[in-house]
Amino acid sequence: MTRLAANLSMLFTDAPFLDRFDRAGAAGFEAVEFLFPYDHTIAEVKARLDRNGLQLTLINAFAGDWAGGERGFAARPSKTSEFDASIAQAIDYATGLGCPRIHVMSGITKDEPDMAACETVWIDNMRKAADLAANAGLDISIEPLNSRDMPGYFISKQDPTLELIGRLDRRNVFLQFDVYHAQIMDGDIIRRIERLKGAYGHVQIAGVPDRHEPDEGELNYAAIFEAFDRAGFDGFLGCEYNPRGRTEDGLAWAAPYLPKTAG
Ligand SMILES: O=C(O)[C@@H](O)C(=O)CO
Ligand SMILES: [Mg+2]
Repeated sequence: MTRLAANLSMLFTDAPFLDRFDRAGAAGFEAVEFLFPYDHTIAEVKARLDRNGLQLTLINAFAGDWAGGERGFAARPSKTSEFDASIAQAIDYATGLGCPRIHVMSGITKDEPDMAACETVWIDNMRKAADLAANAGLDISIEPLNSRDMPGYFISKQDPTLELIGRLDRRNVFLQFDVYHAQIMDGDIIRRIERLKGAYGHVQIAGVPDRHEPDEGELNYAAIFEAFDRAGFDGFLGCEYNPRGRTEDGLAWAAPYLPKTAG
């Protein structure tokens, strides 16, 4: 069954962050995800989840100076103390907010002098994060990002990312299958959904190539939703797109999948 989560870092962004929870609840969502809740206390965020009856499916660990171009620390040898602090903080938030998984970003490595050192530190850092998360009953999510939007990011394709995840040898680490990034870098989406069954723990969606609502662009999302169903994926699909206009005005495609609005 297709279930949707609103990504509050991209949807309802005409409202302040905390008010986006109310907008998502009113629009019929039963779940949300977002990148960085850290400007707000756990209690503030929890109150908004609770008053709207929303589940939280995903947060990101702090990824550094976003406006300055930072995109995480895991593969950056000079940033291990920032990495450790970001994981401790993310585990506190995920635990306090009832969120089952944390997306840990790898970082921009194009200017790093030694790629072998990046890979080694990525493995060490991710194992450490996975073990801390496992002690808290949480999963770690790892997402390849397309190199058009995110040039120089450490991981951009699905299969090499899965190979790295395999080397971690940790049972609580999963691929974050963002269909938008995967279509740009890898393609063959339906077969990939079938083949990677069990390897992805979280899914995100958007139209391709413009990252607007899934009702436009080169992908047939009705068929993709069926493929995730057939593959037995029972998690939420994170709606991580830039709305063409006001978020609510572009939600007609989602209405059949939103239990609070579906007839
Ligand atoms: O796809 C994305 O952009 C996000 O899921 C993310 O976490 C980092 O940008
Ligand atoms: Mg994504």
